[in-house]
Amino acid sequence: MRTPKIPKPTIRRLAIYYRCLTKLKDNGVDKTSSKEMADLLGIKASQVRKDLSYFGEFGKRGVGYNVDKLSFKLKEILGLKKNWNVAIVGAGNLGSAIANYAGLEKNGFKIVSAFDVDEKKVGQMIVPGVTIQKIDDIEERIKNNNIEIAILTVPVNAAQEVTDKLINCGIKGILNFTPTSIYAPEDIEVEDVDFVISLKSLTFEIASSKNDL
Ligand SMILES: NC(=O)c1ccc[n+]([C@@H]2O[C@H](COP(=O)([O-])OP(=O)(O)OC[C@H]3O[C@@H](n4cnc5c(N)ncnc54)[C@H](O)[C@@H]3O)[C@@H](O)[C@H]2O)c1
Repeated sequence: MRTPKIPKPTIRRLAIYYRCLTKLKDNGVDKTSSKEMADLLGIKASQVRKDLSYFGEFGKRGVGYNVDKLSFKLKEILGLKKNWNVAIVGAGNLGSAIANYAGLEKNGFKIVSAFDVDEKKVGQMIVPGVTIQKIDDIEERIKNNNIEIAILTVPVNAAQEVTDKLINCGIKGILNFTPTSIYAPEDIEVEDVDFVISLKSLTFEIASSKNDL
């Protein structure tokens, strides 16, 4: 259940705060402050306080935050108290690379299925224990394996057609890596990831600092 007025950049930063707190915890730190977290992340302490304030009071003025408690709270807010079953749709270069990223399982995201249209790929293992399935079987498999998240890594021209299939399967969220906007009903969450957009943001920063735009 998400409070609608929370801005997307805040939600992204919450995930970054959670990662930062996990690191502090691993280093045996049990108290922190918005200033310490902000310094570690290269942002302003007021930003940390503002982002956290959407969810109530966490720390005490002058005392700071209990790392364990804040981390637990953020875990809850971010929906990470459970593990998520994830499907890769489009088991090509990117889909396979993502499926094999060890950080997914560490963070509670389990790749349980993969789908492709290419008969040569069907039947091969994408990760140990997960065989690539025919895209035609997607509906049955998504429903039977309690898969709530799909990672979309098909060619751009197949993006919407495959999205429509996912909508019919009752998927709850789509992480869209295709370089296009996909359309889904409001009750299905869509997140776009595109490193070329990030590169363009980087080149903007480089160009504007050089040319003083
Ligand atoms: N977001 C990013 O930062 C980023 C980075 C690299 C690539 N991409 C995009 O990711 C997508 C995949 O790139 P790639 O390099 O892995 O391509 P790829 O060709 O290696 O993989 C695409 C896979 O999708 C399969 N496929 C095609 N149509 C399908 C369908 N209807 N249903 C199911 N599977 C289908 C293909 O058989 C293939 O295995 C592309 O859209 C690409 O533009 C995004």
